[in-house]
Amino acid sequence: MFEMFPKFFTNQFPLVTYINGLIEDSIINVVKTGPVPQHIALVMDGNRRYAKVNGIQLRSGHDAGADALVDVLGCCYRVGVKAVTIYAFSIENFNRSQAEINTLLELLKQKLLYLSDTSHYAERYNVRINIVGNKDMIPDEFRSDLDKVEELTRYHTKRTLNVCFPFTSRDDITSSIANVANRVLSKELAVADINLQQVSNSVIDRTSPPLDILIRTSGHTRLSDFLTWQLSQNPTSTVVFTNTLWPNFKFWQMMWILLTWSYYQAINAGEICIMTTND
Ligand SMILES: CC(C)=CCC/C(C)=C/CC/C(C)=C/COP(=O)(O)OP(=O)(O)O
Repeated sequence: MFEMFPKFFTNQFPLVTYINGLIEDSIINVVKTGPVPQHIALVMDGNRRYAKVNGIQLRSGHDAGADALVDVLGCCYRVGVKAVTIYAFSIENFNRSQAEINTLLELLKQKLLYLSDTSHYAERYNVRINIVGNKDMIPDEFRSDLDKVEELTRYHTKRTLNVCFPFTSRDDITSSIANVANRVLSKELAVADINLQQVSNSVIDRTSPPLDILIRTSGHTRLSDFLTWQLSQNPTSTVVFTNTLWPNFKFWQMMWILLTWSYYQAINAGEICIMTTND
């Protein structure tokens, strides 16, 4: 569903690519006429199942997932989303086999270097890439490349990509509390002054707009310890669970969610809302 022209046609015939581009531009212009979310979070689930269903290597499933991410980021930034936060690597992912961890980390590094390259996303969309999470857990051999990604994009101010790696919300909230405790120890803050705002100021992506939509693909209807603080902070956040496996999640799936969200804003503002979509 939702594939206007199969990849075969868009790869083979330039005219089909051109028409596809025109249709996409028109849909984007339609979406822009309604309210547009300012901040979207993605739990990109289903890469391994995609590999299994399509009879390909696990690594190719993750590759397809990374390609889908590049497409989806383009959609978000084109409609005017200011910040995208992705669950790139959960602390729990360190429990996978060493071979899979290496595959994931290498892919993450390569894709982030690609995105931060000035000739690609960084310049086109003016995106600043922030690596957020428990940086102490990042293996040494990846640190310099990830620092480079942040350095290359630090002067971009229009849009943000927060890459949560390695991350869980409980870990994020725990470090935030430790941060507040250290400020109390150094007498910068009195115990009586500790409040929600002080903790909020230390959790990740505090500079991004409030979280509007969290999307989880592949049919699992749980949050898996992702952005629980941020979801509670915005009473109108929408959580979307879709059955589509992440590598199949592309332009049309994203546009459908954005249009539905626009409609929900009109009828349902004022409470956290859960939406589900099928393939
Ligand atoms: C640039 C950049 C940040 C690239 C990201 C690449 C990417 C898509 C990472 C997500 C990895 C991941 C653990 C996906 C979950 O699917 P799964 O492996 O748990 O699959 P399953 O749900 O079918 O088991």
